[in-house]
Amino acid sequence: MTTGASPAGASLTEATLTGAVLAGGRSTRFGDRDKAVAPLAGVPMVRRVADRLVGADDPIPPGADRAAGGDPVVDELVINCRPDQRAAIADALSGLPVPLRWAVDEEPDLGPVAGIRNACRAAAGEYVAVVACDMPFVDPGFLAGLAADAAGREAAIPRLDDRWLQTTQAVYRAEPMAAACDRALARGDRKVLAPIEELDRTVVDDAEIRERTTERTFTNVNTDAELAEAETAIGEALSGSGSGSDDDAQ
Ligand SMILES: Nc1nc2c(ncn2[C@@H]2O[C@H](COP(=O)(O)OP(=O)(O)OP(=O)(O)O)[C@@H](O)[C@H]2O)c(=O)[nH]1
Repeated sequence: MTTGASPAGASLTEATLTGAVLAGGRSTRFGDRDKAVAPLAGVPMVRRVADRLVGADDPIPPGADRAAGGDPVVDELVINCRPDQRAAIADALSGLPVPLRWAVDEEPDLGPVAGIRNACRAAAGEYVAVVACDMPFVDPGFLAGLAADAAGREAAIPRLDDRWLQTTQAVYRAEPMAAACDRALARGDRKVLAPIEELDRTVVDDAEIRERTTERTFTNVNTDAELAEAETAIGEALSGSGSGSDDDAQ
């Protein structure tokens, strides 16, 4: 494992970065709906994630953890999902300003390791910025920083509270990560930490995360109650009735 600045001479341009949205889970805590396409304040969750990656305009006002609509941080998007999800997700993502590729799980329910592997295999970019479909407040500027950290290495992974590696909001070098996922799955190991252990990686620690963004970027929506909380936060941000702090939803 390595930490700190990118190795001398290494650089990562936007042209080499694929955005990958993971949506192949079963959303069991969400009831009988697929959270990927569940509307959050009127916008399907997967669309909110995609819009942030591609710099699309967003009616929600910008804040400390949110870049306004602007340059895409990725050149293309890969969507990982099961075959039965594809039509609804494609509908939710129509009209995106970057090319869309599909990484459809041939074998569903193998867990996020398989989803990340399939997304890495489908990616045109050398590096892949992986984001779960249920992280609607992902900060694109933070992802761009992770991509810079990953340059010349095989992964850049944030660790919030110095405990939790945020493996579903991280940047991986596509080829070695896919190969490491293959090996983990062949061993029957479905934990995302398993392939990561094999990579030359940098970990972005809690203090660094908080200098760059807020923990809002990692908020994920697993339940109806969490959806309601996210809707409330968005409503407050839109009406200007939030606290105005970095923790406002954007
Ligand atoms: N391809 C694929 N992705 C998965 C699988 N399980 C989870 N994921 C993805 O991994 C990310 C984190 O998973 P969870 O938050 O647990 O989502 P989930 O499994 O849909 O939700 P629960 O069933 O409520 O745990 C999400 O982006 C999921 O879509 C899987 O079996 N295959």
